[in-house]
Amino acid sequence: MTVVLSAKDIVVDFDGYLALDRVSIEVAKGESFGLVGESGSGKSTLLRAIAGLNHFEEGALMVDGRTYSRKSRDKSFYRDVQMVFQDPYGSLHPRQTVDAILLEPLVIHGVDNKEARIARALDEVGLGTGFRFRYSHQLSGGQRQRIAIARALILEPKILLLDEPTSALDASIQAEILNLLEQARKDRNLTFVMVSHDLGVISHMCDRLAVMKSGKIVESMDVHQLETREFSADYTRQLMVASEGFRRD
Ligand SMILES: Nc1ncnc2c1ncn2[C@@H]1O[C@H](COP(=O)(O)OP(=O)(O)OP(=O)(O)O)[C@@H](O)[C@H]1O
Repeated sequence: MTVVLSAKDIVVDFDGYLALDRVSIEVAKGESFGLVGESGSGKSTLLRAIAGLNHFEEGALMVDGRTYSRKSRDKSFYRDVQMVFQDPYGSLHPRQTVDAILLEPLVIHGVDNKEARIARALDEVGLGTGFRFRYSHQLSGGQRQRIAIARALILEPKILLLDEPTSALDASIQAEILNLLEQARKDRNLTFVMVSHDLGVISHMCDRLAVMKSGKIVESMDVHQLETREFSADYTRQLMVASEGFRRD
């Protein structure tokens, strides 16, 4: 497999609290990798450490052949790695138009063909250019999350870090957003790292997953093993029972 993202022995310490204790993952190009675990187990901290939103004390991060340490990131990193957050209300400025939201990353990275890129991004997320001059406070939660995804895709990244991207949305909208993400991954050969507390979502979206507990990975498996319940840790079994979205046969 061609590894596009490797996080090795990552340690994150918040003032003496060990939030990540030597966590390692390797993700192949084009793969969708899931992170599951109880609340507080460190899933978001791992995504944020990869994204450069958290420092990490120890460990090595490799993205598409480049090595990054602690919080050092170059401009190409911020183009190649994009994050979509859980809360589409908090992640978009309410007084900005959709146009301004999508223009900002293009200006920061000095990208040309701005008009065409904005139009393409809006089409890709199923909204169209009619939404271009609306304010984000005029949009529904699902529409906002589509804009957040368009903003992430507009720089043509290689990796999307998805932190519970649908858990703040109505069940009917969740499936639409997941399908949209899946289509974008196929069309662009994107790589996903996705956090979800819903094992049904992970099973639908991911190829492999890691199970986290207390800042450590306790089990890694492919999605087939999840579906056939071939896991070794009792903790994974408990998570499965607790996950409302997981279909039992
Ligand atoms: N900035 C911070 N300062 C101090 N502690 C933090 C900080 N961010 C996270 N933590 C702590 O680190 C631990 C891991 O948090 P994290 O948000 O990664 O968990 P999670 O698995 O994503 O949980 P959830 O599913 O509830 O989002 C928690 O105990 C949390 O309180």
